[in-house]
Order: sequence, then structure tokens, then C-alpha cells
Amino acid sequence: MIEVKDVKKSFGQKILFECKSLIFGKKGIYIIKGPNGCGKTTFLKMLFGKDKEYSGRIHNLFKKNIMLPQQPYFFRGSVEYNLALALSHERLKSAQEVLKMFGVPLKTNINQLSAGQRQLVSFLRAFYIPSDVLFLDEPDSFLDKDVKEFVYRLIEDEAQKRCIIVVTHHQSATLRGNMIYFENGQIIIEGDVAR
Ligand SMILES: Nc1ncnc2c1ncn2[C@@H]1O[C@H](COP(=O)(O)OP(=O)(O)OP(=O)(O)O)[C@@H](O)[C@H]1O
Repeated sequence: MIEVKDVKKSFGQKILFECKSLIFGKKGIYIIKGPNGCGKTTFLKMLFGKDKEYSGRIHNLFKKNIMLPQQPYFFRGSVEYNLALALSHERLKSAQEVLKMFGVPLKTNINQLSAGQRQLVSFLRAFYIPSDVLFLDEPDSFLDKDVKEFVYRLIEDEAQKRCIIVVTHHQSATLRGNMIYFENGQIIIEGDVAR
């Protein structure tokens, strides 16, 4: 669980956003939306514990936290090598099956993949690491509709077991979950709604 109470985030004199009260449960999907620059990535980093410069309280009780940033880091080497560094044997196999299904070559150097293919690899690497909470910062921006549908279904199934918090504004396919909006500098939750 993550509890957010009376949080205010500023850069210098400028208040970026405020959040009066918000609770992220042990399971479920939380979809964070809002216009460019409103503070979605900043908020995700605060929840994750990377950004501690704010007033108010964020109490993150999750033990194992995993974050997929907008620009994930890869090691020099093949797709398979990058996955094998992060995943256990069983989970590596699951990731490989998905990549084969979408025609992503496993032996190819990671830098030779398209942006969408690389994004799928980075998503699977983060997704298959066991965690109590998974933070996803725009995991879908380069994915085509079919891959996106598949990724969203994976997220939905998995959210029955753990908490998944997703920043996205690219929802041509549907991801269902609790919607959290940035509106005029306030963070507001809108319950269990689609889209
Ligand atoms: N370290 C920093 N110092 C000053 N301003 C910052 C810093 N980090 C972020 N900002 C500003 O805070 C605002 C919110 O940035 P953030 O990346 O959280 O937005 P976002 O909602 O994720 O945007 P996008 O949808 O474009 O990804 C931006 O205007 C950004 O320039």
C-alpha cells in the first residue's frame, strides 16, 4: 500500500501539483493521466521513493518496488543478454515467448531494434521481475495496437496479484483501472472507470 497525504511538489517558487489524499492498494491498476508537463513522471518518482523533495507525506509500504522509466537503460549486447541479466530462468522463458510471438529477434543487438521492439523488451524485463508494486512510465508510447492490446491484458491479469501504477496518454486500446487525473495542479482519483 502507498498512502499519500497533503503532498505538495514545487520547483523553486512554482507549485507543480498538490495531492490531498490518495491510497494505492495492494492490488489493482492505477492509471495516471494528464497533459504534458503536469508532473506525472515526477509524481511516479515520488511514489517510487526516488524523489524525496516535497512537503507532506508519502508512505510506501511495498517491500519490493520496480520502476520502468521512460528511457530505460540497456547493456551493450543482445536482447537475450539484457533479459537474462534481470530474469530468472522461468521468467526469461516467458519473456522470450512473448518476443517470439511478435517477431522480435532474441540474438540481435538491443541497439538494432526499432523503438517499439525495444520498448516491448524493456517492458517485459521490468514486468517479469517479481515485485510488490510495478511503476510504468509510458510503457506503450511506441507500441502498435496489437502489441499494446497484449501488454494491457498482461497488466490486467497481473494486477489481480500486485499493484501496478501506469503513466500513459496513449490509449488507443483499452486499459481498465482506477483513473488518476492531474487537473489544474490537483491530483484527483476517479474510481474504477475504463479509458
Ligand atoms: N529537476 C527539475 N527542476 C526543475 N523543473 C523540473 C525538474 N524536473 C521536472 N521539472 C519540471 O516539472 C514539470 C513536470 O515534469 P514531468 O516530467 O513530471 O511531467 P509529465 O507530466 O511526466 O510530462 P510528459 O507528459 O511530457 O512526460 C516540467 O515542466 C518539468 O520541466
